[in-house]
Amino acid sequence: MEDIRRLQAQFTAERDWNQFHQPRNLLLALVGEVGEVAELFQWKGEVAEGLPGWTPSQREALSHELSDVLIYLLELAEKCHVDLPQAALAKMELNAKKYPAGRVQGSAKKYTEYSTEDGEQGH
Ligand SMILES: Nc1ccn([C@H]2C[C@H](O)[C@@H](COP(=O)(O)OP(=O)(O)OP(=O)(O)O)O2)c(=O)n1
Repeated sequence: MEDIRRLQAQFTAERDWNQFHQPRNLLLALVGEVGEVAELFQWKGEVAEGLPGWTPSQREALSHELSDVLIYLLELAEKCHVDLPQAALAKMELNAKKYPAGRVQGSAKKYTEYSTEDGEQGH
């Protein structure tokens, strides 16, 4: 992630594109790329892990669009002064506390749906 962040900062600076890469523009670019990912899944119905039946060119297109999402996400975080690699690790620790494996085993309910009888710690 550090390499991607550094290389994208270099790419942007070399083109004098920081003038366009303000947080809101980056957010819009990110959402646009998420839309391009969605377009690849559009009308296909449920898709199993590993994308069986997808052609090599569809797989390549997906890898490109997912990369665009990641690149814009990292740059957006940087321009918002969020250290995303560090923040994501900290957030994963919070997630693990919010969803203790023993308590939520096999259930996809949101934490707000667990009742006090389930041992909710209050929200
Ligand atoms: N002003 C820009 C334009 C592009 N990029 C970089 C980041 C993305 O990784 C990629 C996005 O390029 P495009 O806008 O050309 O989008 P696509 O590559 O998805 O092309 P297309 O929309 O034709 O699928 O290029 C950027 O940083 N800043």
